[in-house]
Amino acid sequence: MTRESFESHEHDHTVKNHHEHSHEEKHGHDFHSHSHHHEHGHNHAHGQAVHCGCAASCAAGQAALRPVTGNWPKGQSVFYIDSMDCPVEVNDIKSVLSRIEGIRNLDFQLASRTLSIEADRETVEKSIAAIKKAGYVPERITTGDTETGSPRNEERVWRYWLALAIACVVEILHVVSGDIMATEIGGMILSVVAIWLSGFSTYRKGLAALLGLRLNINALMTVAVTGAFLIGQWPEAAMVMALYAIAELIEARSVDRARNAIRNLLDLTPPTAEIRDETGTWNAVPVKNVTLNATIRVRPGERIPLDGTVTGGAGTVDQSPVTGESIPVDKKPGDSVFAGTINESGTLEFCVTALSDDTVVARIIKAVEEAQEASAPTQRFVDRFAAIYTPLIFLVALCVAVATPFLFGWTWLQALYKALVMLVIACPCALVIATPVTVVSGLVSAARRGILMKGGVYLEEARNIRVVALDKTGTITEGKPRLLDTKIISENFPENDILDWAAGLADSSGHPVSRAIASGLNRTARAVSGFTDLPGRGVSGTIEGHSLIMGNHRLIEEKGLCRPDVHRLLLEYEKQGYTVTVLASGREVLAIFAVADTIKATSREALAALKRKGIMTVMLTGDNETTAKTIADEAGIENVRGNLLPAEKLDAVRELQKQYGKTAMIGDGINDAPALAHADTGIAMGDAGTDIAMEAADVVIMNDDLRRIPQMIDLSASTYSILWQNILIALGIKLVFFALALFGSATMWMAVFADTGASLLVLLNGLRVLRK
Ligand SMILES: Nc1ncnc2c1ncn2[C@@H]1O[C@H](COP(=O)(O)OP(=O)(O)OP(=O)(O)O)[C@@H](O)[C@H]1O
Ligand SMILES: [Zn+2]
Repeated sequence: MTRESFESHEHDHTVKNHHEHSHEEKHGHDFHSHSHHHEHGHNHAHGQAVHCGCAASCAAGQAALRPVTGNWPKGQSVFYIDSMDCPVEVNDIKSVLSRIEGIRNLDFQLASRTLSIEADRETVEKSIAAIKKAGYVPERITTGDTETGSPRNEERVWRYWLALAIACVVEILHVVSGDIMATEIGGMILSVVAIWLSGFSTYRKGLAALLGLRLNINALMTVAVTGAFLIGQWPEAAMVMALYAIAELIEARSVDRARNAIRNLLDLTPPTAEIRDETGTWNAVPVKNVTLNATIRVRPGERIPLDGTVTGGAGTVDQSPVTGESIPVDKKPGDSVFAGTINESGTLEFCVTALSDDTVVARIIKAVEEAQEASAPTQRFVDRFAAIYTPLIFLVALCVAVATPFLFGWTWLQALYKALVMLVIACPCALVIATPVTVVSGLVSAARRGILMKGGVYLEEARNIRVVALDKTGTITEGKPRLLDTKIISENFPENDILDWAAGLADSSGHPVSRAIASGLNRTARAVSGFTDLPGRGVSGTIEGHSLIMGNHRLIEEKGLCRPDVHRLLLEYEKQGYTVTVLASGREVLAIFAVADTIKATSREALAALKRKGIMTVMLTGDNETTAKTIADEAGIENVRGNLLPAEKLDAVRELQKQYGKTAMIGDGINDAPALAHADTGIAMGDAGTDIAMEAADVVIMNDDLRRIPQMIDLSASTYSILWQNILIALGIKLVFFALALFGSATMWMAVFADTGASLLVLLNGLRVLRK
């Protein structure tokens, strides 16, 4: 099958996935709107035609974080395919099925080794036959029963160890008894048993691959083991097969660790919740049965089972499992609590606002799972490399087998043996598995700290960020402005009226500045007619026949209402870092309201850390220049661009990209969304942020702490260096053994050790990122 057809398939798959998830978009924060609009967001490479062999490992690496229990829609036949454990095999099956007409939809879930086919019965039967012909054994399963992997794994374990034991016996027999006919034949038979026990599925898949003229690790191992056996090296053939199988198993486990690391987050939530029934008594109920708006009680030391809003009691909650912040947070009625966090002191009662599949933790997990689908650039490079590497070595091995007897006068047996050793070395395993595992570990490690990335690509690219552009309100500051000063300017109306009108207009708007004024004035608002939002400026409306505007300095300048005395007054406020809002009638300025926001305690530290990394920081804000400058100085930002309309924020990001290179944009508001979408890395605040901003962003920072940005860049750098360490380790080991095989005395099982050893080494190295 061609790449194109494969990729288009993949795309279908993603689009469909999206559809399945679309119901979530209605709920509050949507973390996993895949950024399809992004240039590099569309690589769903878990099916690229890599000839990788790493059984469960690469499969799990790339699809590791897919939900284990699939939510298959009705009308689908779901199959468990035990030996479908690698993207290459998915590709295989896809190409086989692409020749069958009438299949409406295909969906693969590698982690659970399941395939679902949407088609009529006859077509499904035909598909099963085709899959069987390709060397796989599909077993029909009922929906919801997709988690069948583990008991089979147990069975595999003892089979492989038995095979290894037999192989050892054969080896000993061979050494001890030498050329005695009876033990030779006995050894041969035992070898066959060992190979059958450990290599059955490798053989089945390998033969199918060879018949289809495909080269994968199964094919390589099949040829190598069979070849070794035929040239009389059966003890070695048995040993190699058993070692290979066991190494695969260990690899699969290592990969599972990365997968489970994210699943463990979900285990944080207790299985039952204590809810209050109509009579007021508390009962423990399975979390799954809890309904929205139920009241739950959590005692000190207990974990919070669901998301909710505190209705009674008070306490401190350790939110580190969800947001990564290490300092416990005080909770009082009205505050929100998250599933998976720990109530440290005081009994809390809260009203459930999200069910178990929809809590913030559940959505973090889904986000990481989805991030898996977009593979990182290094992954793509490795995949392409592996696709050349394997056939190349295969060719070299072939040349060695055929040409060296003539060139160097080796015996045929010698040449053949060396060629077979090379086949084992041709396995790109270590190379192919290391990358996804490292990236997953990085994503999980980030998620644990409250940094949600929508794809491995953002993790890899963060280290290249040269400029960080930040929005002011809600990003650098708390985003909770308060009305600090009110000045009546006009004497043509009673003060009471002016304040009521201001309250009326402010009350009708959702903008933080307006809200601060409304709550600061605290008056019964008068009815507004013809209310209009003036984006980037303010609002307008009519109250009691007076047509009024309320907004920033720019607005009254534009309307020609600014007077020298007002202008001076405004400047004074602006210099102090206040955001000033002016209420005006069609003819004159009526009053001035000064609102101020506090800088987040963590912002200065974060900005200083960015500066130390040599990263330029720029504030992009809709607020006026003078106010912005004052706040920027206080926070430690070098460059400021104020008075920006939303479209101008986007232009500013474009300019920065052109001038300085990779640019990250951090924001929370609707007006930041275009810039977030266009930045190389768009970062949204997850707590105060609007849904639109989170949707446009590539990364969501859960607790709005800017220190996560330098941390993310560090994590990116260390992930990247581990990625390349792994590539060099894997290639280095291969190179050494290749040379040894050709000119020295590397035996086949040394080659297997080298290969699987390299795989394990890079896996463990990749898992190190988890601990970062
Ligand atoms: N509804 C409104 N009520 C009062 N003032 C408003 C309103 N909308 C906009 N403004 C004024 O226009 C300015 C720019 O608004 P905009 O929403 O573009 O940016 P912002 O949210 O204040 O700042 P930032 O870009 O840092 O988030 C605000 O600082 C405020 O003074
Ligand atoms: Zn002015």
